[in-house]
Amino acid sequence: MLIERADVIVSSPGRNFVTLKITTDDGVVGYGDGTLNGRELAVAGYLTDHVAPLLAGRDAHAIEDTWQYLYRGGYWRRGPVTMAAIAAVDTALWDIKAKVAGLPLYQLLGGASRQRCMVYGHASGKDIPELFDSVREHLEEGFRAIRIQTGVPGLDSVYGVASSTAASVGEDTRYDYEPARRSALPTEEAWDTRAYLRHVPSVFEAVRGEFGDEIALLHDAHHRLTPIQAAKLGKSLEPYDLFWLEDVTPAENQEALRWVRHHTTTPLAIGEVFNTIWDYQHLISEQLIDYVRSPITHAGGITSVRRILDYAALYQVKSGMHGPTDVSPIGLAAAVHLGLAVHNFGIQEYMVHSEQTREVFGPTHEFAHGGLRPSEEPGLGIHFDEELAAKYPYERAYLPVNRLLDGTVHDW
Ligand SMILES: O=C(O)[C@@H](O)[C@@H](O)[C@H](O)[C@H](O)CO
Repeated sequence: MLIERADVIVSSPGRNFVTLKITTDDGVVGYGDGTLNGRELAVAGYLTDHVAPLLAGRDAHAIEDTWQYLYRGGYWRRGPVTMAAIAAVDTALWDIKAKVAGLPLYQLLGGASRQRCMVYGHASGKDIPELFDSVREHLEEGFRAIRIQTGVPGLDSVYGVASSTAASVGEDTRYDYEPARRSALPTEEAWDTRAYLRHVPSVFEAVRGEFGDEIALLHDAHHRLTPIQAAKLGKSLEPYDLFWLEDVTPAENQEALRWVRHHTTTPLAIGEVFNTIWDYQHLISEQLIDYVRSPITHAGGITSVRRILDYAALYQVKSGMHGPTDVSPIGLAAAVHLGLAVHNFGIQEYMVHSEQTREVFGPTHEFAHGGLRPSEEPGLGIHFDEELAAKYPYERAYLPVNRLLDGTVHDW
């Protein structure tokens, strides 16, 4: 079975997505996600101009060989654009292989290791009453693990707080945060680390006081702290028993996590901006983290994320794949199949996509009892509606830029 063609579809049903459609010579179609928030057209161009011409005529079943061909064969390695493009190809080929086998993808990855993949949703609020409301809403929907993000007194707009942005995508995602704004230039936000560090522990104290100890709580510091600030935050949150504290320091300096680790027993998660196993090599072998965050969409696809997770399993490090709405329902479906199969699954991030997005992608995975489970249909379980997708052309959008109160550009 040979690959006949590969087509790139950029569409914006609620937000921008990059989808790769691979068609084989006997008419089997597979889909992959290559969405890179705010830099979508770079991946689309990489795929259209440099990858699609290489795929025609290749054996559609030779997934590992195609992965190595695109990774090693390109000479210029790694990086989010390259690895998102490889991910799109890899995911589409797995979709095809599973469809040909007549099996849901997770069966090809070893079969189910659990009944469903526990997910966490995003609760947020500019203040405590609004946050409680959001947590309650998530509990009513059946979430058992919830990420907590709040406004900080004195700051107008804070990462992760839905009400602080005009970019949210619909009533059904009232508390879900979509940071990319459709605009010609990025918006700018102001940040004050000391105000944040003073405020966050009191928020977790309030949430535990109101909702008790059972619910799993998570928090994302979004790469904004120095090692010593991160260590302080981890220590101050210990009484509230977090499931994880995410992205405490900028991801480039991995040594920073050694300092954080030595000061706190709060579990650490990192990696949504990593894209290869090499980014995790020392963090995992030296047991400096507890969860790996790479999504299939940004880290080279199912083939390479599986490799990262198998390596992580040697050190009791678990999966915690990135799953905001900028990972398309294809990327999410792939994550749920892989998460169901691997032994060291930890948790899956789950932001509910907008109605428009769901109509275009037609995902079939099911949310119940606080977790996601793929459908039993062959492949990924995606019904992509190309005609509908064509009605939503790309719209320029950027993630925000962050500045300290004195105007210095800071990590966002
Ligand atoms: O944990 C997360 O989901 C995030 O950090 C994302 O919301 C991230 O900000 C976006 O994916 C950026 O596109």
